[in-house]
Amino acid sequence: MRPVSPKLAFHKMHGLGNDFVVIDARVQSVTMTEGLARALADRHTGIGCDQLILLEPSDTADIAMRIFNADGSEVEACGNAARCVTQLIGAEAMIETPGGTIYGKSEGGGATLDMGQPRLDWDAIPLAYAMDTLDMPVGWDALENPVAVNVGNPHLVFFVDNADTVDLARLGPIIEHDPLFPDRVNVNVASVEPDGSLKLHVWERGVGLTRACGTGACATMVAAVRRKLVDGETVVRLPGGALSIAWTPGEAIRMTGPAIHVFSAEIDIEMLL
Ligand SMILES: N[C@@H](CCC[C@H](N)C(=O)O)C(=O)O
Repeated sequence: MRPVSPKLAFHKMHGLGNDFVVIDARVQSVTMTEGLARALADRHTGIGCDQLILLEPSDTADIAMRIFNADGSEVEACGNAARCVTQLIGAEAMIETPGGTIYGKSEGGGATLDMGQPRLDWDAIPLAYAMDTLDMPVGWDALENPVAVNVGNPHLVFFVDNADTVDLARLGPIIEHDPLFPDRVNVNVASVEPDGSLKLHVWERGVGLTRACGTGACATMVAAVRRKLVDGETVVRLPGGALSIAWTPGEAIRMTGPAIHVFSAEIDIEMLL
Protein backbone atom coordinates (compact mmCIF):
# COMPACT_ATOMS: atom_id res chain seq x y z
CA MET A 1 0.00 0.00 0.00
CA ARG A 2 1.26 3.53 -0.82
CA PRO A 3 2.29 5.42 2.35
CA VAL A 4 0.12 8.43 3.14
CA SER A 5 2.11 11.53 2.10
CA PRO A 6 2.18 14.59 4.35
CA LYS A 7 -0.42 17.24 3.72
CA LEU A 8 0.47 20.87 3.17
CA ALA A 9 -1.82 23.37 4.91
CA PHE A 10 -2.48 26.63 3.06
CA HIS A 11 -4.67 29.72 2.99
CA LYS A 12 -6.26 31.07 -0.17
CA MET A 13 -6.36 34.88 -0.07
CA HIS A 14 -6.66 37.80 -2.47
CA GLY A 15 -6.32 41.55 -2.73
CA LEU A 16 -8.59 42.99 -5.45
CA GLY A 17 -8.59 39.64 -7.27
CA ASN A 18 -4.76 39.32 -7.30
CA ASP A 19 -4.79 35.90 -5.63
CA PHE A 20 -2.40 33.98 -3.43
CA VAL A 21 -1.73 30.58 -1.94
CA VAL A 22 -0.19 31.39 1.45
CA ILE A 23 1.83 28.66 3.16
CA ASP A 24 3.02 29.15 6.72
CA ALA A 25 6.42 27.43 6.91
CA ARG A 26 6.71 28.44 10.60
CA VAL A 27 4.28 25.68 11.55
CA GLN A 28 5.10 22.96 9.01
CA SER A 29 8.18 21.91 7.12
CA VAL A 30 8.17 22.92 3.45
CA THR A 31 10.95 22.80 0.87
CA MET A 32 9.79 25.24 -1.77
CA THR A 33 11.14 24.73 -5.27
CA GLU A 34 10.39 26.45 -8.55
CA GLY A 35 8.54 23.31 -9.68
CA LEU A 36 6.37 23.09 -6.55
CA ALA A 37 5.52 26.80 -6.72
CA ARG A 38 4.54 26.41 -10.37
CA ALA A 39 2.45 23.30 -9.64
CA LEU A 40 0.57 24.95 -6.74
CA ALA A 41 -0.10 28.05 -8.88
CA ASP A 42 -1.40 26.06 -11.87
CA ARG A 43 -5.14 26.76 -12.26
CA HIS A 44 -5.76 23.49 -14.12
CA THR A 45 -3.88 20.94 -12.03
CA GLY A 46 -2.96 22.85 -8.83
CA ILE A 47 -4.83 25.16 -6.48
CA GLY A 48 -4.28 28.19 -8.71
CA CYS A 49 -2.94 31.64 -7.88
CA ASP A 50 -0.96 34.57 -9.24
CA GLN A 51 1.65 34.30 -6.47
CA LEU A 52 2.69 31.64 -3.98
CA ILE A 53 3.54 33.22 -0.61
CA LEU A 54 5.80 31.40 1.86
CA LEU A 55 5.88 32.68 5.45
CA GLU A 56 9.05 32.03 7.48
CA PRO A 57 10.50 33.20 10.81
CA SER A 58 12.50 36.45 10.69
CA ASP A 59 15.41 37.68 12.84
CA THR A 60 14.72 41.32 12.05
CA ALA A 61 10.91 41.57 11.72
CA ASP A 62 7.74 39.79 12.95
CA ILE A 63 7.72 37.50 9.94
CA ALA A 64 9.52 36.94 6.63
CA MET A 65 7.58 36.66 3.39
CA ARG A 66 8.97 34.97 0.27
CA ILE A 67 7.19 35.50 -3.04
CA PHE A 68 7.03 33.14 -6.04
CA ASN A 69 5.33 34.15 -9.29
CA ALA A 70 3.07 31.67 -11.10
CA ASP A 71 6.00 30.78 -13.42
CA GLY A 72 7.96 29.63 -10.33
CA SER A 73 10.40 32.58 -10.25
CA GLU A 74 11.19 33.94 -6.78
CA VAL A 75 10.83 37.74 -6.62
CA GLU A 76 11.36 40.58 -4.17
CA ALA A 77 8.00 42.21 -3.41
CA CYS A 78 4.22 41.90 -3.57
CA GLY A 79 2.04 44.71 -2.25
CA ASN A 80 -1.33 42.93 -2.36
CA ALA A 81 0.12 39.87 -0.61
CA ALA A 82 1.71 42.07 2.09
CA ARG A 83 -1.79 43.38 2.96
CA CYS A 84 -3.09 39.79 3.08
CA VAL A 85 -0.23 38.68 5.36
CA THR A 86 -0.87 41.67 7.64
CA GLN A 87 -4.54 40.57 7.92
CA LEU A 88 -3.55 36.97 8.52
CA ILE A 89 -1.09 37.55 11.34
CA GLY A 90 -2.78 40.29 13.32
CA ALA A 91 -3.23 43.96 13.99
CA GLU A 92 0.26 45.21 13.14
CA ALA A 93 3.23 43.54 11.50
CA MET A 94 6.78 44.20 10.35
CA ILE A 95 7.19 42.00 7.28
CA GLU A 96 10.67 41.21 5.97
CA THR A 97 10.79 40.70 2.20
CA PRO A 98 13.77 40.40 -0.18
CA GLY A 99 12.80 43.89 -1.47
CA GLY A 100 12.83 45.55 1.97
CA THR A 101 10.89 45.57 5.24
CA ILE A 102 7.23 46.62 5.08
CA TYR A 103 5.19 47.86 8.03
CA GLY A 104 1.52 46.80 7.89
CA LYS A 105 -1.53 47.71 9.99
CA SER A 106 -4.85 45.84 9.64
CA GLU A 107 -7.99 47.93 9.25
CA GLY A 108 -11.44 46.34 8.83
CA GLY A 109 -11.32 44.17 5.73
CA GLY A 110 -7.91 45.37 4.62
CA ALA A 111 -4.65 46.98 5.62
CA THR A 112 -2.46 50.04 5.25
CA LEU A 113 1.18 49.45 4.39
CA ASP A 114 4.29 51.58 4.65
CA MET A 115 6.13 50.29 1.57
CA GLY A 116 9.40 52.21 2.12
CA GLN A 117 11.01 54.61 -0.33
CA PRO A 118 11.18 53.95 -4.08
CA ARG A 119 14.54 53.54 -5.83
CA LEU A 120 14.91 55.67 -8.94
CA ASP A 121 18.49 55.26 -10.21
CA TRP A 122 18.86 53.29 -13.45
CA ASP A 123 21.07 50.63 -11.87
CA ALA A 124 18.62 50.14 -8.99
CA ILE A 125 15.69 49.35 -11.35
CA PRO A 126 17.80 47.60 -12.79
CA LEU A 127 18.29 48.71 -16.43
CA ALA A 128 21.01 47.28 -18.68
CA TYR A 129 22.61 50.70 -19.23
CA ALA A 130 22.46 54.25 -17.88
CA MET A 131 19.51 56.51 -18.72
CA ASP A 132 17.19 59.04 -17.09
CA THR A 133 14.48 56.87 -15.46
CA LEU A 134 11.98 59.76 -15.54
CA ASP A 135 12.27 60.34 -19.29
CA MET A 136 13.31 57.11 -20.96
CA PRO A 137 13.98 57.48 -24.71
CA VAL A 138 12.58 54.04 -25.56
CA GLY A 139 9.31 52.69 -26.95
CA TRP A 140 7.41 49.63 -28.12
CA ASP A 141 4.74 50.48 -30.74
CA ALA A 142 2.39 53.05 -29.23
CA LEU A 143 3.92 52.67 -25.75
CA GLU A 144 6.70 55.26 -25.49
CA ASN A 145 8.74 57.35 -23.09
CA PRO A 146 8.10 55.38 -19.86
CA VAL A 147 9.20 56.01 -16.27
CA ALA A 148 11.10 53.27 -14.39
CA VAL A 149 10.63 52.79 -10.63
CA ASN A 150 11.79 50.11 -8.21
CA VAL A 151 9.49 49.65 -5.20
CA GLY A 152 11.26 46.49 -4.04
CA ASN A 153 10.61 45.01 -7.50
CA PRO A 154 11.15 46.55 -10.97
CA HIS A 155 8.37 48.47 -12.73
CA LEU A 156 8.01 50.38 -15.97
CA VAL A 157 5.13 52.89 -16.19
CA PHE A 158 3.62 54.26 -19.41
CA PHE A 159 1.13 57.14 -19.35
CA VAL A 160 -1.42 57.05 -22.19
CA ASP A 161 -4.70 58.81 -22.99
CA ASN A 162 -6.84 55.75 -22.21
CA ALA A 163 -5.26 52.72 -20.50
CA ASP A 164 -8.23 50.53 -21.56
CA THR A 165 -7.33 50.76 -25.25
CA VAL A 166 -3.74 49.41 -25.06
CA ASP A 167 -3.15 45.79 -26.14
CA LEU A 168 -1.11 44.92 -23.04
CA ALA A 169 -1.63 41.17 -23.57
CA ARG A 170 0.49 41.53 -26.74
CA LEU A 171 3.01 44.20 -25.68
CA GLY A 172 3.45 43.12 -22.02
CA PRO A 173 5.49 39.96 -22.71
CA ILE A 174 7.62 41.71 -25.34
CA ILE A 175 8.56 44.50 -22.90
CA GLU A 176 8.94 42.13 -19.92
CA HIS A 177 11.61 40.16 -21.80
CA ASP A 178 13.39 43.09 -23.50
CA PRO A 179 17.20 42.97 -22.89
CA LEU A 180 16.97 46.49 -21.42
CA PHE A 181 15.69 44.75 -18.23
CA PRO A 182 18.23 42.20 -16.94
CA ASP A 183 15.78 41.02 -14.22
CA ARG A 184 12.75 41.35 -16.54
CA VAL A 185 10.13 43.97 -15.55
CA ASN A 186 6.50 44.53 -14.53
CA VAL A 187 4.69 46.65 -17.14
CA ASN A 188 2.14 49.28 -16.06
CA VAL A 189 -0.11 51.29 -18.42
CA ALA A 190 -1.93 54.20 -16.78
CA SER A 191 -4.12 57.14 -17.62
CA VAL A 192 -4.99 60.17 -15.50
CA GLU A 193 -8.78 60.39 -15.12
CA PRO A 194 -10.76 63.67 -15.02
CA ASP A 195 -11.28 63.26 -11.22
CA GLY A 196 -7.51 63.01 -10.63
CA SER A 197 -7.51 59.25 -10.05
CA LEU A 198 -5.25 56.91 -12.04
CA LYS A 199 -6.64 54.08 -14.17
CA LEU A 200 -4.14 51.23 -14.36
CA HIS A 201 -3.61 47.92 -16.15
CA VAL A 202 -0.63 45.74 -15.25
CA TRP A 203 1.25 43.01 -17.07
CA GLU A 204 3.02 41.26 -14.17
CA ARG A 205 6.45 39.75 -14.66
CA GLY A 206 6.18 35.97 -14.32
CA VAL A 207 2.36 35.96 -14.36
CA GLY A 208 0.73 38.01 -17.14
CA LEU A 209 -2.30 40.31 -16.90
CA THR A 210 -3.62 40.39 -13.32
CA ARG A 211 -6.74 41.93 -11.76
CA ALA A 212 -4.53 44.16 -9.61
CA CYS A 213 -0.90 44.76 -8.61
CA GLY A 214 -0.13 46.61 -5.36
CA THR A 215 3.50 47.39 -6.17
CA GLY A 216 2.39 48.42 -9.68
CA ALA A 217 -0.07 50.91 -8.16
CA CYS A 218 2.73 52.27 -5.91
CA ALA A 219 5.21 52.56 -8.80
CA THR A 220 2.57 54.28 -10.96
CA MET A 221 1.85 56.81 -8.18
CA VAL A 222 5.58 57.55 -7.85
CA ALA A 223 5.90 57.97 -11.63
CA ALA A 224 2.82 60.22 -11.76
CA VAL A 225 4.10 62.45 -8.93
CA ARG A 226 7.56 62.67 -10.58
CA ARG A 227 5.89 63.64 -13.88
CA LYS A 228 3.73 66.19 -11.96
CA LEU A 229 0.49 64.51 -13.12
CA VAL A 230 -0.87 64.11 -9.54
CA ASP A 231 0.35 65.06 -6.12
CA GLY A 232 0.27 63.76 -2.56
CA GLU A 233 -2.41 61.08 -2.57
CA THR A 234 -4.77 59.55 -5.11
CA VAL A 235 -6.95 56.56 -5.92
CA VAL A 236 -5.54 53.99 -8.34
CA ARG A 237 -8.32 52.08 -10.15
CA LEU A 238 -7.45 48.60 -11.41
CA PRO A 239 -9.68 45.95 -13.05
CA GLY A 240 -10.16 44.31 -9.62
CA GLY A 241 -10.92 47.51 -7.68
CA ALA A 242 -9.33 50.58 -6.11
CA LEU A 243 -6.31 51.27 -3.90
CA SER A 244 -5.48 54.51 -2.13
CA ILE A 245 -1.81 55.46 -2.60
CA ALA A 246 0.11 58.36 -1.07
CA TRP A 247 3.65 59.48 -1.88
CA THR A 248 5.68 62.63 -1.41
CA PRO A 249 9.28 62.71 -2.74
CA GLY A 250 11.75 61.74 -0.01
CA GLU A 251 9.11 59.83 1.96
CA ALA A 252 7.82 56.26 2.15
CA ILE A 253 4.95 55.11 -0.07
CA ARG A 254 1.67 54.38 1.75
CA MET A 255 -0.90 51.99 0.31
CA THR A 256 -4.39 51.20 1.67
CA GLY A 257 -6.70 48.51 0.30
CA PRO A 258 -8.65 45.31 0.94
CA ALA A 259 -7.31 41.87 1.90
CA ILE A 260 -9.65 38.87 1.76
CA HIS A 261 -9.25 35.43 3.35
CA VAL A 262 -11.17 33.00 1.12
CA PHE A 263 -10.58 29.59 2.77
CA SER A 264 -8.01 27.37 4.50
CA ALA A 265 -7.37 23.78 3.40
CA GLU A 266 -4.75 21.05 3.02
CA ILE A 267 -3.30 19.47 -0.11
CA ASP A 268 -1.29 16.33 -0.75
CA ILE A 269 1.67 17.74 -2.68
CA GLU A 270 2.63 14.35 -4.14
CA MET A 271 -0.59 14.56 -6.14
CA LEU A 272 0.73 17.72 -7.82
CA LEU A 273 4.25 16.70 -8.77
N1 LIG B 1 1.03 41.13 -7.45
C1 LIG B 1 2.08 41.79 -6.84
C2 LIG B 1 3.44 41.79 -7.49
C3 LIG B 1 4.02 40.38 -7.55
C4 LIG B 1 5.45 40.28 -8.07
C5 LIG B 1 5.63 40.72 -9.50
N2 LIG B 1 4.91 39.92 -10.43
C6 LIG B 1 7.13 40.71 -9.82
O1 LIG B 1 7.58 39.81 -10.54
O2 LIG B 1 7.84 41.60 -9.36
C7 LIG B 1 1.72 43.04 -6.10
O3 LIG B 1 0.57 43.15 -5.64
O4 LIG B 1 2.58 43.89 -5.88
